[in-house]
Amino acid sequence: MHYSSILPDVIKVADEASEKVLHIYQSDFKVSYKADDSPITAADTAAHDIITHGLRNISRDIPILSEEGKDIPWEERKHWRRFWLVDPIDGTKDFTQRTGEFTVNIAMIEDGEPVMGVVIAPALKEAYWGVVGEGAHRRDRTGRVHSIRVAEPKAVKRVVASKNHLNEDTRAFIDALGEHELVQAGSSLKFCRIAEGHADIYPRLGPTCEWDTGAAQAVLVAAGGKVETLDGTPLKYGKPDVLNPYFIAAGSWYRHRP
Ligand SMILES: Nc1ncnc2c1ncn2[C@@H]1O[C@H](COP(=O)(O)O)[C@@H](OP(=O)(O)O)[C@H]1O
Ligand SMILES: [Mg+2]
Repeated sequence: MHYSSILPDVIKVADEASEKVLHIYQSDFKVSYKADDSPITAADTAAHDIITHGLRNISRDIPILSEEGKDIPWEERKHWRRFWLVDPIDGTKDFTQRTGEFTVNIAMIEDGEPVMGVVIAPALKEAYWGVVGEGAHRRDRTGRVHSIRVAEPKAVKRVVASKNHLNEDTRAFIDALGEHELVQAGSSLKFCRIAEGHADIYPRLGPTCEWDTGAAQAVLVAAGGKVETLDGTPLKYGKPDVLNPYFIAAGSWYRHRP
């Protein structure tokens, strides 16, 4: 499949969802809590509906796995060679805390790897997209689009980490890097900061699900970076359990030393 040819349509779907999300963000929205205690708002479900409708128009027969969709058993998912992976809003906590650092995420997964991804931060008016093997782009708040690439390795590493999930393991990993600077970013924007060369490494020694990482991993890999688990292999998708193992996202300079 030539992903570059459908990318503009996928960006259009993500833009439509972002517009709706921003509208709700600027209103007096209510916050509810899911069974796992994570927050959810009308924006999550509205974005899910827009995205699933839009993606079905692009490709009627490619299945969709979305954080806000119904649970699809492994018995069914194991037959998927290709699927859309969607997080209608990543960083719902950032949304409810009104930090602006939340994103709309759409990825295409093929044979366990993210091959195309679109990440939009509606409140920041920033967008990122990438097709693996064909490069990555950023659209700034003025609408200008330019190509992005990871930075050359630096002596003092710029570490990007989650302010909501900066646990002990992550702190120990960061300390072991030696002299470093901390760059704060919420949601999947952490990968995008590396992809555009504004940060060098994102250690995630804590839980995430496949939909939190797929789109931004595609952007980062398309920009020359990598996302590896602690055994040094690329983070894979379409796993029986949608929970990801711990991972490190970085530029290509990174080599994991267990
Ligand atoms: N215990 C847990 N299990 C699974 N995923 C978790 C988790 N704790 C946090 N996450 C994921 O981490 C994401 C937020 O990460 P960050 O703090 O880096 O912004 C959340 O995304 P959502 O906001 O889409 O629910 C959530 O999916
Ligand atoms: Mg998420």
